[in-house]
Amino acid sequence: MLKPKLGHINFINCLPLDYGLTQGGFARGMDIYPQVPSALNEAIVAGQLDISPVSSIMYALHADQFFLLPNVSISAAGGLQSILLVAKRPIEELNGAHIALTSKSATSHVQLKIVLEQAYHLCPQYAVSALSLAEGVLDTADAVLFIGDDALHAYLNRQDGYYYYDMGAEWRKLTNLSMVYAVWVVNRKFAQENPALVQYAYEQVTGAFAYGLTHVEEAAAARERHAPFSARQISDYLKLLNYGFTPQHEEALLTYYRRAQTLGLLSTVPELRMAEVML
Ligand SMILES: C=C(O[C@@H]1C=C(C(=O)O)C=C[C@H]1O)C(=O)O
Repeated sequence: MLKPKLGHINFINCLPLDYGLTQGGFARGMDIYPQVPSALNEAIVAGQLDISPVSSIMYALHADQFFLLPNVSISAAGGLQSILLVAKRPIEELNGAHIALTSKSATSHVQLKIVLEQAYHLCPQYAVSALSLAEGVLDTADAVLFIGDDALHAYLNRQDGYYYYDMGAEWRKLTNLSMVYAVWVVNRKFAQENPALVQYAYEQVTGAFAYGLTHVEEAAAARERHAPFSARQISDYLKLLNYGFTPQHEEALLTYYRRAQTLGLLSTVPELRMAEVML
């Protein structure tokens, strides 16, 4: 039987889903491909995956190729610790600065550009970089944007002499809205040819989330053994995220797209077209 090829973000932000897939048994009947977001973005655009979480900006850039999976996202109402700008000087002094952007992301690159231009009226120079703090990214850049576990690690181990800016908190200050970082997309061709498999994958993903979110403490305790974070740090972090996709999330996402368009980072604001599944 054909199995849906499902992308999976291998960051702690997806621990509830991960726990549901692995411990709750919801991975059954699917082939799962764990990767960093930018790799998933590329893989589903290339048709190598059928369904995947992607950077939310990717849906807007390729809306004619995808449907959105209803009811799931990775979002935060404000500060979240894992979308983090680390700077050698205060943010107000970053005009013309060299800013390194993590190569694992896409959404946060645009979010940062919006915040720096619209809240701080700055015009820095950006370059994508795969380097970490330990590898000396700040030897050549004035600031660096991290996401996911790298950001969480930098946030939980803040060092004197650097300035730290939680971009979720900055976004909230600017827009008074939540931010939708990732959405789940379905390749349109796959959806048209395999509606029953889309329905199945939707039920497995939402079932896995529901299972994981009722077992967060166990999931955090299990992950503690393989991560440079304590169970408490993990569960405190996960409380800052939410995984729904309500009309409020849709409005926040469209606002993000409109602001990206204003900056010339997006040519059109797409309609949010959902995959047809029974909820
Ligand atoms: C909250 C996060 O959400 C994410 C941010 C993404 C991006 O910036 O492109 C993509 C997927 C998610 O992992 C995070 O990674 O910290």
